[in-house]
Order: sequence, then structure tokens, then C-alpha cells
Amino acid sequence: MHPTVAKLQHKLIVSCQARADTPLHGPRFMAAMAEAAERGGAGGIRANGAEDIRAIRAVTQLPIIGIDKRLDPQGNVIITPDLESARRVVEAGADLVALSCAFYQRPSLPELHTLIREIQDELGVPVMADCSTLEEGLWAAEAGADLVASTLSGYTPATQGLHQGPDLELVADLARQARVPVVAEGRIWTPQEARAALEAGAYAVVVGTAITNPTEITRRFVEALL
Ligand SMILES: CC(=O)N[C@H](C=O)[C@@H](O)[C@H](O)[C@H](O)COP(=O)(O)O
Repeated sequence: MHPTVAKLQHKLIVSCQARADTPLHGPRFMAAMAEAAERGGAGGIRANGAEDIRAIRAVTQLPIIGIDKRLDPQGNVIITPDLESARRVVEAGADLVALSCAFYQRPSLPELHTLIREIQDELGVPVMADCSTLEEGLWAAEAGADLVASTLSGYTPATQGLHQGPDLELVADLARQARVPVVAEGRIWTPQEARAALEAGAYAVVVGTAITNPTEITRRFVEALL
């Protein structure tokens, strides 16, 4: 197992991302978020784009899962589409690269295998496969991913709108069948859900919105008062 992957076992990874149209967008805020997460005991950070990653690297030694989110030609989000985007996040300080492995975006197993091998061999970092189904997770593990994650469940044509909360069934299925560690990610809102993800077999848990998006956190409280 790669030493970076070993460091993440049973850890909370905090996703520090803020879209360009939100008030906390920008490397200064994301670095502060990462520092705050580390003070709270996070074992890793997930971050988007070279600028944010560089700023986060300057304030923490925690492992950083780097991504480069873009739109594909159909207007769907694609996470770290190619080797060049992976190279930029690694040069900025990421220790691990995550990339989307949804079938509709990566239909060729040999191409996915080549991309994963290039990231591992040329850039020297492990790869996490962001998936939406069990089949995609098994496919990505076969293609050589070091970790598979439930990140895209609910966000691909195959799974859109299927889940309200975290897809712990997918986490459990992957944990039973994939031969690599499984990361639970997506719509984890409470510490109890994070714990349940570990109990379902997750190796590590990523939480974003519930920790780093004050607008959504506020909205939940406001809705509770209606
Ligand atoms: C689908 C997609 O683009 N997910 C993104 C992946 O990096 C982020 O927008 C999520 O915030 C992240 O996965 C953590 O999930 P949650 O914020 O639900 O805890």
C-alpha cells in the first residue's frame, strides 16, 4: 500500500471547496478552512484546483487529495479529466489525485488504465477513483486505482436523484467486492453517518458541505424553524 494511502486509514478527510459564485471562494478562505479542519482533528484535505491546493499546502502537512473539476463537452462536471490536469494539482502540492471514473465519461478500460498508471508512475502519487456505482468501482479498481470512492453516487446519469443521504449501500458493496480500500464520500451530514460509513466498511470518510459550506449549514437550521 502506498504510504499516503496508509496515512488515511479511518480518518476524516475534509473537503475544502467553494464554487466561484460563493462568498468563500478563493485560496485564502480554503487555506483557513483546511487549517481549521486540521485543528479539529482531520486526517486529510480534499481540494480543487492548483491555486487552492498551493495555499492549503502552505498551511498544513496533512495529505491533500487534489482534484481539477471541469465541465466535459456535454456540460457535465468531470473531475481531473487528464494527465495534464493531474500534473497541475500534484505540482501545486497534492499527495493523491482523485478523478471521476463514471462509465459515461471513461468508457475505455485501457485508456483509464493508462491514465492511472501515468499518474502513479510519472507523477508518483496514488489515485482515488470517484465512482457512482458498484460496477464503476470494480472497473476502476481493475484499471489500477489505489482507492475507490462513492463520490459520484447521485450525480451521474445512471444515479441522478436516486439518493437523499449518503450511499452507504454502495460503500458496503464496494467494501465487500473491491480489492482496494473504499472511501465514503457524498452527502454525509452527521458524525453518526460518518461512523456508519466506517461500519459499512469504509477505509476513510470525506465530508465537504456539512463542514465547509456555511450557506448550506445555515439553510438547514433555517428550514428547521419554518
Ligand atoms: C459530485 C461532486 O462534484 N462532488 C464534489 C467532489 O469533489 C464536491 O462538490 C463535494 O462537495 C464532495 O464530494 C464532498 O461531498 P459533500 O459536500 O456532499 O460532503
